[in-house]
Parts: sequence; structure tokens; C-alpha cells
Amino acid sequence: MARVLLTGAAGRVGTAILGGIGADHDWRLLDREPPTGDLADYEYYVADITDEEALQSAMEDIDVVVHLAGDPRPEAPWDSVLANNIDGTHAVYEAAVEQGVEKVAFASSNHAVGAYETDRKPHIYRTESDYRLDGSELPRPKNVYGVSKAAGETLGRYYHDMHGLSVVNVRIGNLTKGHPPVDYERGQAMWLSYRDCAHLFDRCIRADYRYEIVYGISDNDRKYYSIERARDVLGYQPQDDSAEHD
Ligand SMILES: NC(=O)C1=CN([C@@H]2O[C@H](COP(=O)(O)OP(=O)(O)OC[C@H]3O[C@@H](n4cnc5c(N)ncnc54)[C@H](O)[C@@H]3O)[C@@H](O)[C@H]2O)C=CC1
Ligand SMILES: O=C1O[C@H](COP(=O)(O)O)[C@@H](O)[C@H](O)[C@H]1O
Repeated sequence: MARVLLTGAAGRVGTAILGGIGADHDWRLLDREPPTGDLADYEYYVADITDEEALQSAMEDIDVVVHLAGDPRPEAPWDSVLANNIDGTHAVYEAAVEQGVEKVAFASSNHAVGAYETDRKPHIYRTESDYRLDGSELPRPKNVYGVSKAAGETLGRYYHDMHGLSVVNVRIGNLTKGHPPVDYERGQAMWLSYRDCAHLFDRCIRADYRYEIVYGISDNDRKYYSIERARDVLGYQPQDDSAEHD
């Protein structure tokens, strides 16, 4: 069993992960919100992600950090993404190096590459399109939230190259519980089910890798993100497809 620190555990992605693989690893949780419901059963740190002392303590004897904490709003202002997303991710990597953590899985976003869609939409959201981003392309954000996610990916590159951490950046699509977004082609093309989300982060915890950027979507008929890298490197085997909900 890996010893895993999950930051941002009280949010939607954290809920999907713990709901699917909560029994499969030895978890420690961190969030600035106090635990409610089942979260109270876990070892839990209530702290801001920029609190270096709390991070040092939360990462003691931890093998893998799954870093989700941050401002998830595409419309988030600069001061918020600077503090919560960029400073927060920097603080996580600093503590990870200090505490000898082996791997970090970072919740990046489709918004790190949102500008590739300009002039190509809505065609690329449709089944007949074979346009794919595969993770080898440069970031092209359309908002400062996306800029903060690109910065997080680059921080990971630095901490991999200069400090030897294994890093996987998961450019998460659109996570929704139960069914894909309705009347939203883009959201259907980048849908990530709760089940596939939990499985994908399980693979991030278990697999061996160096520095990776993968897309976190289900195996949707409509897609403009390739999941081949996640399949090849992580052993990701998604079970869901937004088309099954049409
Ligand atoms: N939900 C989605 O479809 C997607 C999410 N993501 C990323 O995944 C991560 C999690 O997103 P969600 O679960 O959807 O968001 P959420 O808002 O539901 O959860 C985020 C959690 O992080 C905590 N948090 C925020 N700032 C913090 C801070 N400064 N210190 C400590 N805890 C803090 C919040 O209290 C919350 O529990 C975010 O980094 C987001 O950018 C990326 C792409 C898509
Ligand atoms: O990064 C994120 O992306 C999803 C999907 O983006 P949207 O533009 O289709 O809403 C978003 O729902 C989530 O809040 C955000 O963190």
C-alpha cells in the first residue's frame, strides 16, 4: 500500500478519487476546509496549501503526493491563482523534495491548452474529427487560470530535472458525477467520469514514470485529447464514454 498525501481532498476530484480508491492506499488528506462526513475517518490536515510547516509535517513518510488543492475556476483572478495555484504548487514541491517524496501527480487542466480550440471549434468536438492534442504540445492558455496550470506543469519539470522527483501532470477535462454535461459538446468531448478519474489517479500512484503530461478524460467517442500516453505510460484503461449517455 502506498502512503499518499491528497491535497484538496474535500473537493470534487478528491471526492471522486476517495470514492473509488479510498480503501486501496494509506491516505493522509489536506484541505483548508475541515473534514465532513467520511473524510473525518482519515488522517486529516486542515491547512492552507502555502503553509510550509503544515506541508512538511503532512508529507512525513509519504511516498506519493496527489496535488489537487487550488482555485479551480476558469474565471479566477490573478491574485487567487498566484497564491492558491502557483505559490501553492511551489510549496508542495519544496516540501516534497525536503521530505523525500518519490512521486507527485499534479491536477493540471484542459485550460492549460484552451487556445488550441480557437478557430477549430466546434468541429473538433465532434466524432468525425480526428484532431488530437497529445500532451507533447506547448501550453496555450486562454485565461490566467490556465496560465497557473501551465506554471504548475513547468514547476514539475524543474523539480523532476533538478531534484529527481517523478512527476505526472494530468490535464483533467470536465469531471461530472453520473453523466456527462448536457447540451455542451465541448464538455462531452472532454468528459471524465468519477470511475475513470479514480482509476487514472490510482495508475498515477502505482505506475513508474519520469516526467509526463497526460490527458484525463474518459474514452469518449468525441474527443480532441489523446489518451494514448496515459494508456502507454500509466496503464490507464478507462471504462466510460460520454456517447453512452446520448
Ligand atoms: N473538476 C474538474 O473538472 C477539473 C479540476 N481541475 C483541477 O483539479 C483540482 C481540484 O478541482 P475540484 O475538485 O474540481 O475543485 P474543488 O473546488 O471542488 O476542490 C478544490 C479543493 O481544494 C481546496 N483548496 C483550494 N485552495 C486551497 C488552499 N489554498 N489551501 C488548501 N486547500 C485549498 C478547497 O477547499 C477544495 O476542497 C484543481 O486544482 C482544479 O484546477 C482541473 C481540470 C478539471
Ligand atoms: O479546469 C477546469 O475545467 C473544467 C472544465 O472546463 P469548462 O470550461 O468546460 O467549465 C471546469 O469545469 C473546472 O471547474 C475547472 O477546474
